[in-house]
Amino acid sequence: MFYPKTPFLSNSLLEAEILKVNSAAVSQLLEWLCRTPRVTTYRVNRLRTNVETHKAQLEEHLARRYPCGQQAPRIYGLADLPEVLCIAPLEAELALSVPDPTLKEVIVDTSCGAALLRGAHIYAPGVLAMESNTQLQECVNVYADLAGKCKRGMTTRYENSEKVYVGVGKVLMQRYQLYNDKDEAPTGIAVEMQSNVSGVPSLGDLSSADALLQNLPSIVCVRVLDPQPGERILDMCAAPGNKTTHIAELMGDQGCVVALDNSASRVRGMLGKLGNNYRSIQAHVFDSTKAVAASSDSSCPSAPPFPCASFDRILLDAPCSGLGNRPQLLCNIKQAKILKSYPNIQRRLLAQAVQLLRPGGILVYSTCTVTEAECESIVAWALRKYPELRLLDATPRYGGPGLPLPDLETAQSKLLQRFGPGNDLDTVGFFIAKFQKD
Ligand SMILES: C[S@@+](CC[C@H](N)C(=O)[O-])C[C@H]1O[C@@H](n2cnc3c(N)ncnc32)[C@H](O)[C@@H]1O
Repeated sequence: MFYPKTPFLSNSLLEAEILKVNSAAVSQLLEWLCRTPRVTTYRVNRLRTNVETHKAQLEEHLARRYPCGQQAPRIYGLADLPEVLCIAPLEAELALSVPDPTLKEVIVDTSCGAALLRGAHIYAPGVLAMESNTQLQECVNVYADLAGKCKRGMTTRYENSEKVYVGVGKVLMQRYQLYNDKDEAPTGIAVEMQSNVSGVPSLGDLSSADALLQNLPSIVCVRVLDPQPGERILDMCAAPGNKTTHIAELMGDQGCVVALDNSASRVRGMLGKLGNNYRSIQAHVFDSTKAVAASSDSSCPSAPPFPCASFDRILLDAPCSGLGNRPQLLCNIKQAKILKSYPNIQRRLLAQAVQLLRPGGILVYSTCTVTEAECESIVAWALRKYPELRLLDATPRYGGPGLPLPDLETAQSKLLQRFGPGNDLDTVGFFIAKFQKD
């Protein structure tokens, strides 16, 4: 079975940009990025429910999904992260990694294919092609179109040696429902996945107000920030708000969490999800590169821009190349200049964060990427430029240390937390640095 070994279709120019100093590690990293992290994690909102109750509800759901002696996946917690529930992968389903040649085929694009490998179902807009005469409830082989050559709505089988087999699904919508209505885009689940080759249980997204499907490093990141009740905290790049709500939950919803994002549509989406559930969160559409007020008026306004030293803790979960998202069957960044553009905005945001932090305050810088330039190099730059910053140990520790760089002492890179290949936990790629302002 064909499976990619790099998300860049061997675009060596881009591959060379990822790890310039630690270039010997790049091929292992690329192959790891293509593979699926096999554990599913939910963060329970302990303002609304307790973890044991939610675990019991999840177990009931799994017992319905895997009836009649089928082994339901195990649900377990993690030490130091009491809000987390993990769902283990299904070893038995790996046996299904060879497609049944008697089944018809459905084709999806590579980002949909990646979501399916992590347990999603296929929504109607995601079905690129379905062979004609496919019936409701029929089981189909699902493939991701790596070459990008499948024509939308094609009726015959899509023959291409680089299509990636993803798993088996059950058809819930037929071709006429998917492709015939030119005026209204179809909605809803079109193919319900039964199993996939990664072994991640195909459960769809079971997020609710009580628990959120969230990658483990994102949860660890807010634990590293360590928000306390009553504090004033800034989340500089907040939408869709997954870390913002975690901050508010750890503060017992007491204090103030200012959530900024420069995308109006993403802030609208975040406000919709927040509803009236969190008193402590105030969200604003705002460009955080301009978050420091020009005047030195010391009063603390409720809306940005803010005076210097206004916040006890700041999370800068920076816009980044997103290369840590796994599995990546095909990266959508095609040009080195795009990859190289991120450190500039990251440095500008960090410069604002340093000013907005009170002396003694805590700043966490994080990215969901794996490039040296957006991770360790930003830390080295910040330590050079702002002598008032010192690195603290980014604990609790679930990832490995940062990568070595010539301008970062070994003791400093050990304080960083990088989620990459070789860690005990198989997660998405992520990076966390924790600073204190002296
Ligand atoms: C990595 S995402 C944040 C994810 C979010 N922290 C979470 O966990 O749900 C980065 C966000 O930065 C926002 N962003 C990009 N440039 C920005 C800027 N200059 N000011 C504020 N937000 C910005 C993007 O709109 C995007 O929502």
